[in-house]
Order: sequence, then C-alpha cells, then structure tokens
Amino acid sequence: MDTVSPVAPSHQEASSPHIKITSAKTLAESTNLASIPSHYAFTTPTSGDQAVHPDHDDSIPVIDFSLLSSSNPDQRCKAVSDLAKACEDWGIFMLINHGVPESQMKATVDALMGFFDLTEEEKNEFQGKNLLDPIIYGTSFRASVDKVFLWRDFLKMMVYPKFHCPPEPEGMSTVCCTEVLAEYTGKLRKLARELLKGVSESLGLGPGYIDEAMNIDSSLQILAANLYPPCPQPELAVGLPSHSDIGLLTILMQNDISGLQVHHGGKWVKVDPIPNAFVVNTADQLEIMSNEKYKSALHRAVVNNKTTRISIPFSTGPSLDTVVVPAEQLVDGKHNQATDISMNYKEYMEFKQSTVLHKGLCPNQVKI
Ligand SMILES: O=C(O)CCC(=O)C(=O)O
Ligand SMILES: [Fe+2]
Repeated sequence: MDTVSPVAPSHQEASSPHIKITSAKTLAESTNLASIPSHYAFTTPTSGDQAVHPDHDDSIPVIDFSLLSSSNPDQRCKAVSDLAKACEDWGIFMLINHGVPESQMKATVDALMGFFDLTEEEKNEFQGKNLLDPIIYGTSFRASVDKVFLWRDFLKMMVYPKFHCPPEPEGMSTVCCTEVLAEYTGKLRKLARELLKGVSESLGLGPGYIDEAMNIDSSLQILAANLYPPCPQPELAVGLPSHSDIGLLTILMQNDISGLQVHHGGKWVKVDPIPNAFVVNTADQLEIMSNEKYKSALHRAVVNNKTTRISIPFSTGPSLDTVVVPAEQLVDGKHNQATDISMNYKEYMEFKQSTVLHKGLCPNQVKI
C-alpha cells in the first residue's frame, strides 16, 4: 500500500506546550481569521497533490441496494457481481435505494450539527481519555500529541453492542440526540448486515460466512461525526490525511459539500456527494479476511474556505475479541503473509491508534 498522503503530522510527538488547544470550529468563528495558525499548516500543501474528478468511463461505482436485497435471483446475482467489482476495483461505492428515509438522514445530520453547536465547555465533558471510551469528543486526531493539527473536530460514539450518545443538555430537547441517533444506528446496523451478506457472497463464500466468522451478533459499531468548518487557507490545512479505516465496512453520510477523496489508479479522485446516497468503503478487517482480495480503501478529506462540511461514518467491525484471519477458501495455496496478524480486533484498534494515521495504514503494515 502506498504512502501517498501529503507530508503529514507526526502523531508521535507531543505538541508544543505553548499551543492552546482550540476546536477548529471556535478557530474558524474567530473574527478576522485570514490565515491559519502555523501548527495547522502541512509542510506539503494538498495543492501539490491535486485530486481529479472521476473519468466518464471509470466512475465511482453505484450499487443499488434494492437489487441486492431483491427476491429475483437474476437481479441479486447481477448486484452481487457489481458489488465484487466495486470492492475489488475501487474499495468505495455509492449506495442508493438503501431504504433509510431522507427525513431520518437529515434529522441525524441536524442532531450531530446541534452537538457541535454546544459550548466548548459542554462538549469538553466528552473529551475521551482512552480509545475505547464509549463517547469521545475532540479536535484534530489526538490533539494532546499531534504536532500538526487537522482542521477537524469530531465526536465518536460506540453504538453497538451497547448504544451510547451524549445526553441532551438541559433545555435543548430540540436536539433530540438520543432518539434520532438510536433510530438511525439501528437502521444502519441492519443495512450493514445485509451488505455484508452480499460482500460475503461476492467473495464466493456463503452469504452467512462473514456474519458468523466476524461474530456480527456482537460486532463493534461506531458512529462518528467529523466537522470541517470553513478554513481560510484550505490549500495548507488538511481535514483528514490519507488513511484506511478499521473494521469491515464504513457507511458514510455527508452533507452536500465535497471533500472526500479516494486513492484509485495512482490518483486522488473526488467522491462528490450524490443526494441521499451513502458512500461505502472497504476497511482493514475485510482486507485481512478476504486475503487481500478486497483492499482497504485509502481515502482522505480536504477542507474548503466557504461552507462547513460534516461527514458521519458508521463503522462495522467484528466483535472486539475476534481474531480475524483470511477465509480458508480464499487462501488457495497463496496465504498472504501480509494478512497473517494474530491479534484480536481490540488489539488491532489499539495498535492502529498508536501509529501514524497518515501512512494509509493497512493490515500489511500491522506486523508484530
Ligand atoms: O470526511 C470524510 O468524508 C471522511 C471521514 C473519514 O474518512 C473517517 O472518519 O474515517
Ligand atoms: Fe476514513
């Protein structure tokens, strides 16, 4: 896997003690902010690494979920083979006709935007200390140790096996966070499970293989929100540098502002939002279990100087104690050393968190 990102911060070194940690939102809202503080400037700006729009004849695949769940065998078969191609060639696709109502998607975006509108004091109550804290609010990647900061605030919630979300602050019942997020994540849990059946079949395994081998009954699911406020120097700052995701699949919702890019065919390609569609990408544990047939997609997020962008990824992983290994049927004499890591999902998460985010960390770099 390439290390194709702009030169990125070392997350190993402590940030200078004189840097006061402020959220990107607070900074963006400070009056007369014409330039970014130096600790947000990457040494190689993203402009040196421009992304392109997808080609007409090689565009980001679109998967119609209604065909994948169709009772017509021909339709389902075609959808499964489209899914195989999308996962193999791109590792990312747009998911349409997924059955999650537009009103519910919008309510979720509003609820999470509402969270970021709370005061810093209110949000800071959720500053997590440990990776596995059920709710973590923060800025950058790990602001206490980041040397160069990302132009991004985030909230992460473990939503399965046990549902967690910040309680509604008093007098703010309009935010209705709990109910909205519980309903949304319940829908996405079902959607992810159905998609994984299709992915399992697309690998030539039975539809229930991933479900069973990954212990999806007690899978770890995380809902996150990334807020990228307008940035006065978007060519110098970075929202999220090149990386791959933990887990099996990520299902991402975004407002109608562009910023996501995927690495494909040696280039960065823009993944512009399609109204009401989700963006789905393959993640590290799928790369391992598929014996690298489906590589974990390298992607990144850039920022802009006009409008706040929000992205809301929902990650489905195996259960925390699952040791993911390549499916035997896919090894076929060619056991990929790269996927030979004997750690459970919890240990994998801890390992990945402790390493440099930008390297596009993939299973083949997780050697112990
Ligand atoms: O903001 C985006 O579109 C990407 C978010 C992302 O890649 C992540 O949270 O892992
Ligand atoms: Fe990601």
